[in-house]
Amino acid sequence: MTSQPRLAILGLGSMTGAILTGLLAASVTTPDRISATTRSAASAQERAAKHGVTVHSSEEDPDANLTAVREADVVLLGVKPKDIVATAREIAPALRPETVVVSVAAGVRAETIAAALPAGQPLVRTMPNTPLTVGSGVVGVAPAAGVTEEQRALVESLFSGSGLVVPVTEEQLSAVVAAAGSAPAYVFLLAEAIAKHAVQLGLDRADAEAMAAATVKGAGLMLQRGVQSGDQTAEQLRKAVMSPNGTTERAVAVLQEGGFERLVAEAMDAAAARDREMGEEFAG
Ligand SMILES: NC(=O)C1=CN([C@@H]2O[C@H](COP(=O)(O)OP(=O)(O)OC[C@H]3O[C@@H](n4cnc5c(N)ncnc54)[C@H](O)[C@@H]3O)[C@@H](O)[C@H]2O)C=CC1
Ligand SMILES: O=C(O)[C@@H]1CCC=N1
Repeated sequence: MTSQPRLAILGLGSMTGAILTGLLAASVTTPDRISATTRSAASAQERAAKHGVTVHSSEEDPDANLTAVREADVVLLGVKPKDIVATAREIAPALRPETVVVSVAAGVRAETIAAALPAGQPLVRTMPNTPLTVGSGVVGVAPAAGVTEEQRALVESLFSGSGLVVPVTEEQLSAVVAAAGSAPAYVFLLAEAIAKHAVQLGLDRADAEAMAAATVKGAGLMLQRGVQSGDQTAEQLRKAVMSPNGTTERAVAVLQEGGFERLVAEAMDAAAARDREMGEEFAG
């Protein structure tokens, strides 16, 4: 494709809002080439003001989703997993054969979505995460059968200016949910816990929250730099903080003896298992 893509975003919410912010910041396309929808009129108004794009509500205009997809090169399905099939079925009559449908939904399998679309409609499953909004996201991209190289590249180009794009198989998407899609929440939980306890240890709440945020950001930047350059792994960076018989050694020992690694693994297993479970739950 030579010009910037025309994009329909059905269900402009937390995840697709993050994608949209990231792709507009990266100048992948322009606001006038985007048509988006939400369920309620209030959320349509709020999202239009936030992103500077046209947003229609499916409650106010029952044809909003159909209208949004007619001219689109790419349709992002951003509704909840339980609503994906109904939305795919709803838009099917208005899709052009070359329009690429992209799902960001956890769990719902390509074959389930494809069954609701016209036969042969190009379909790509993805698993993004919300840090795309600040240009530091991750997205796993798994094209379904029949997607051309050009269509795959078009979908990847929506994300490549705002994060790490990892081509994966559909089977690997459950691991991507565990390691990336859900993972910002683990980091936010850690920041919450650090800030809460810093208050118990005597800091002001505002200072504690700012300190937790700055530490997560700083550690993240160091880790990314280390991994990208191949110079330092997470383990090496951690060990560089741990002076022998110092404070960090004591803290990390508490985390390790308390089963930190096992807990993270169990949390990731739970996320991946729920992803697979949703695949069954929403299968036709
Ligand atoms: N929130 C996250 O961090 C991530 C979410 N996802 C996936 O993204 C999808 C959306 O999740 P969130 O953004 O968290 O939910 P959300 O609730 O923020 O967004 C869903 C949007 O869909 C709209 N919607 C519902 N029914 C509609 C209809 N019939 N027509 C038009 N719009 C409709 C709602 O108004 C809302 O704006 C899910 O499938 C989820 O699995 C994937 C990766 C990460
Ligand atoms: O919690 C969820 O189901 C979605 C998918 C990954 C992040 N949020």
